[in-house]
Amino acid sequence: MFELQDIAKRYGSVVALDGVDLHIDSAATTALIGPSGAGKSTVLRMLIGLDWPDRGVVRFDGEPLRRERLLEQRRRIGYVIQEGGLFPHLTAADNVALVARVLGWPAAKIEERSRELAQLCALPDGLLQRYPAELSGGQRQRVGLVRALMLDPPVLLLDEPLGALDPVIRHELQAQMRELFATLGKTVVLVTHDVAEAAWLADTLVLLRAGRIVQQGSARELVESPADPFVAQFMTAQRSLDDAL
Ligand SMILES: Nc1ncnc2c1ncn2[C@@H]1O[C@H](COP(=O)(O)OP(=O)(O)OP(=O)(O)O)[C@@H](O)[C@H]1O
Repeated sequence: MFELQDIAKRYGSVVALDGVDLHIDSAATTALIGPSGAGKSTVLRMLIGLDWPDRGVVRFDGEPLRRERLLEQRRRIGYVIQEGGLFPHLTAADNVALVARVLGWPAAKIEERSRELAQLCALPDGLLQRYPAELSGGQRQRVGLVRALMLDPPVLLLDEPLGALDPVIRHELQAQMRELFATLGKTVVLVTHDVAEAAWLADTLVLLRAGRIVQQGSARELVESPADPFVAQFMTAQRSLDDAL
């Protein structure tokens, strides 16, 4: 679905990406993991043309991303940032409906699709009438997901979709998301800091460090055959409750 070829990106003197080659399969979930500042969000932003590489090519569905075709290409991609990235002055329902209205969908169709997706994302009835400030972080996150799914894009890009949520909600949403991804058969690319979450949600993990891909493979491959000591350390760096007991 996406092909990144020799991508390099600098911000001033900071090298964000340094020769990234990446192939992202369709109808599968890929998680970008790595330390802070490794370039994960930069990769995600490049997939949707929110950032452009200094060098290299990003291909989406076989076609290079092009500024002049970006709007059309973006309609096929749902993008969710942390906490949903909702407009605070619009109700959740209006946030969800925004793009469909711009595209001239009839109100009845918008309402029906919103209801169907809210159900799919386990958002209780009535919540869509609230403003983002009246929702919990987990609910905002799900509204963001509903909004991203509205046009039924084949691709979903999720930047830290479950960051900053309490562990119970996070656990619940991880389960819901995994089921959702499996049901919908979409190409999903997500960024997370949580290795266990990446392993739970994704078929393929891509581990970045200092703007380069260190290893790509299943969680099992990264744990059992780490490409170097950094991979081994990163994959096992998180404490489990067992360590403390
Ligand atoms: N707009 C920007 N201006 C300047 N530097 C930037 C900008 N965006 C990213 N960077 C820098 O590029 C590098 C990669 O950033 P990026 O956000 O992709 O990392 P990340 O792996 O997603 O980090 P985190 O896990 O902390 O979110 C970092 O050093 C960051 O400070």
